[in-house]
Amino acid sequence: MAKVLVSDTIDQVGIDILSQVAQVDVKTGLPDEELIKIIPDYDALMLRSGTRVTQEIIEAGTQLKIIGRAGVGVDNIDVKAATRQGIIVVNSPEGNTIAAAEHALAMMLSLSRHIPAANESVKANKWDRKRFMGAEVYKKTLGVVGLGKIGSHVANVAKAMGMKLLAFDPFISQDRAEQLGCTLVDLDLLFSESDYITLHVPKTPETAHLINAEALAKMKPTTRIINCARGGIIDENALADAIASGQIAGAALDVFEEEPLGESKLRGLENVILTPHLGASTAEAQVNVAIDVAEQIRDVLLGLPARSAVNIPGLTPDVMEKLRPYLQLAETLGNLVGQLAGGRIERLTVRLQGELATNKSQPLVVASIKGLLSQALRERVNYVNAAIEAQERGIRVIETRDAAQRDYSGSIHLSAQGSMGEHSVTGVLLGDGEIRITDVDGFPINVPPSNYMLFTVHRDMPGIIGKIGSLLGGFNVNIASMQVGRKIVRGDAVMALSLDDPLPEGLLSEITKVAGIRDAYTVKL
Ligand SMILES: NC(=O)c1ccc[n+]([C@@H]2O[C@H](COP(=O)([O-])OP(=O)(O)OC[C@H]3O[C@@H](n4cnc5c(N)ncnc54)[C@H](O)[C@@H]3O)[C@@H](O)[C@H]2O)c1
Ligand SMILES: O=C(O)[C@H](O)COP(=O)(O)O
Repeated sequence: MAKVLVSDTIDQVGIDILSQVAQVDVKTGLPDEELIKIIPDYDALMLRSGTRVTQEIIEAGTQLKIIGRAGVGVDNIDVKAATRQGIIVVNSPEGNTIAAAEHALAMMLSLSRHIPAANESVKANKWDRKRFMGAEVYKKTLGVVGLGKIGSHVANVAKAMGMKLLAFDPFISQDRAEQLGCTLVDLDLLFSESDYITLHVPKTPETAHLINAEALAKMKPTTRIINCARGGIIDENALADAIASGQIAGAALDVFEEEPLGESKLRGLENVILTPHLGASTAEAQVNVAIDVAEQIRDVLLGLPARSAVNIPGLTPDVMEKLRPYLQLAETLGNLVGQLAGGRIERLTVRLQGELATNKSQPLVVASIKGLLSQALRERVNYVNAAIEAQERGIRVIETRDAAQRDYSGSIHLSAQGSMGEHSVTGVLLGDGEIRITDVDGFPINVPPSNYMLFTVHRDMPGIIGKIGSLLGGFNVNIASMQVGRKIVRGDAVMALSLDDPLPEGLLSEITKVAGIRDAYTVKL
């Protein structure tokens, strides 16, 4: 039975789903050394933001097939290391959207009305009404940085509260922003005009310290900043200085450069609200993310695709369902052309023809690479790491798309250039889903792939086919089917044979000695 390690607290509903297919061990708060020691036993790891999944942990996880993040951010997982090792990383892109947006809105209102400080004061037996004079958000300007799922919900609610909305998001269209009632502006304008600034971007090299001393200097003394996105988007020291000096009015932070928050000047400031990364901590969100991620882990352990894999671009279950037969075709052709080319491959050209010539067919390119590398890497290569493995081996992958339909509605043509020359293959699917190889090195044929195959390039002349048949018969190799493809009579031709048995050692060199045979290749598919 598969084994799943759950290394952060997740809702029981997730454990119940995983238990349908695996032994589930919940071990939270493990130090790195302990995790490295036990991870080799596990097929899957499920976590939240509490576990840092380093390259070392991933490399120790020799059985790992999937890492599931019960939440959005995967910045605590070394996704690159997981990808290289062929481990699928999944998350729950929407499960905690509302929870995080509501936390940001709660922070904005709490800041405006001094709710945490007023609460503390009353509990300390005081009745100080003057000290807690607040500000309304109605008719104030809210600057939303990052108009994705969470930013959009915040914008919607803020609009209903009568706020004016500015937004900065270089990847969002004007139309989408307008739909949300936001005016798209540049960052400088958002900084200088906003009364409230709320951050909803991922932490990337571009967003690291997006709010720094320079940015803070552009803001109004009444500006309040809310960060429920990621620590490190704000330079915390610069923020504390700006609040202490009255350059801006305050801040509410749920996330920090270092978590748990260590020594910080922010703790001593009255106009600062701090929460311990609670954005996703609602009962509803935790049920959502636990179900979302546990189901994906269960599916992957059962050999099914994951719906939100962050490191298999484009291969959603919908796409998978539609492309499934073609994925098999691409993989078979990749495997075939890799074996024909032999040696070190330098370049793979993938041409998607007819109905396959769409952007949605990108996974077919990955499947072709997977097939190409399968002889060298066997089960180590998968949809996750195929592209990165090709890149690291110096294989240049060229994709071309040609919407013109030839004899079939869609076909895949691969050509591999390597240290031993260039070879090409084309394949199609028949109406019943059967794969046909329709071209080898430019010679038209029509053969189904089979476990053991022999291809020859020879002169089209009488007697050759008989000689090959006798040679194979002499070694007790049974021929299941045979086809010859030629461009002109008595020119060069290609022969493709499907064999019931593998070619015995030495027979290939015997075949190449037959007069008229230019080249011969054995292939195992
Ligand atoms: N505090 C919490 O507990 C909590 C909970 C959930 C999510 N989050 C965090 O909230 C953030 C947003 O999550 P989401 O689900 O809305 O993600 P999302 O992917 O839907 O939205 C992110 C948006 O940021 C934009 N963006 C990317 N780079 C940008 C840049 N350089 N400048 C401006 N915009 C940029 C993207 O175009 C996108 O629209 C993430 O960092 C996520 O990890 C935190
Ligand atoms: O990215 C996320 O989903 C949030 O940061 C939530 O983190 P958590 O699962 O540790 O609460």
